[in-house]
Amino acid sequence: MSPAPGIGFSGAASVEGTALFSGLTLAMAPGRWTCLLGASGVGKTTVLRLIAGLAAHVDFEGSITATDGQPLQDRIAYMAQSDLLLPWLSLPENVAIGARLRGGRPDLARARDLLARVGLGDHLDKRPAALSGGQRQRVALARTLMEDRPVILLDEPFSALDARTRADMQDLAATQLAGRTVLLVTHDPGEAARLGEAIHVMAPGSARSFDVPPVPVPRPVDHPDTLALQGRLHAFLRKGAPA
Ligand SMILES: Nc1ncnc2c1ncn2[C@@H]1O[C@H](COP(=O)(O)OP(=O)(O)OP(=O)(O)O)[C@@H](O)[C@H]1O
Repeated sequence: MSPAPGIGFSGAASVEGTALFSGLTLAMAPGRWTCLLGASGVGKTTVLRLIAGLAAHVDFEGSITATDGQPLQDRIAYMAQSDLLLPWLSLPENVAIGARLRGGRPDLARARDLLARVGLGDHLDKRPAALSGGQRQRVALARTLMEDRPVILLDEPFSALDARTRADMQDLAATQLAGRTVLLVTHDPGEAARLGEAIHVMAPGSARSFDVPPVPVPRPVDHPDTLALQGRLHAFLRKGAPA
C-alpha cells in the first residue's frame, strides 16, 4: 500500500439550486482518524461523496486535494450508510466484490478471515437476507477493510451495532486501519471521543474543531479524558452548532 496522504477540502456545495454549505474548510491529516459530526442534513455524507468522487448531483465549487499532490482516485475505500450488499452473493463473495468488479480474482480466503474478525465466522454460508441489520453492517465493514486502501471514508459504520459489538468493531477498525487516513462521519459523540485524532462539528457555514486529549486511539470508553470530551461534544451538539 502506498503511504496515506492527507486531504484538504475547501469549498461550497449546492443541490438543485439550494445551498448546502459554503466556506467549509477541512484538513485531514495523513494517517490519522478525523471525525465529522453535525446535525442531520447538514451535508456530512455529501462531503464524503464529494471526496469519493460520487456526488454527480452536487454543484461543488472548491478544491479537494491530496497533500502528496497525486490524484485521490483509486486510493479510496468508501463505506456508505446503506450496506449495498448484493443479495445473490454469499458473504465472502460480497466482501471480495471489489476485485471481481475490477476484473481480478477475488481472494475469498482473506474475505472469510475478515468475516471471522467481524464476528461472522459462523455465518459464512448465508446470503445477506438471512442476516440482521447489524450483521449486514459488519459485512460492509469487512468489505471496506478488504479493499486495503490508504484513504478510508466511513459513513456511520457502527450505527446499527449494540454497545459491546460497536466497541469491538471500533477497536478492530482502529487496528486494521492504523496508518490510513480515515474520515469517519458519526452521530455518536462517544465514538468521536474514542476514535478522533481530529474532531470537527459541521454547520452550514463552518466546521468547529475540538481539541482532543493526548491519549492514543482507540481511547478506552471509560477513560476520564474520553468521557470529558464526549460530554463537551454532546453539550455542543445539543446547544446547536452556530451557522
Ligand atoms: N441525491 C440527492 N438529491 C437531492 N438532494 C440530496 C441528495 N442527496 C442529499 N441531498 C440533500 O442534501 C442535504 C445534505 O444531505 P447529506 O446526506 O449530505 O446530510 P448528512 O449531514 O449526511 O445527514 P444525515 O446525518 O442525516 O445522514 C440534505 O438536505 C439532503 O436532502
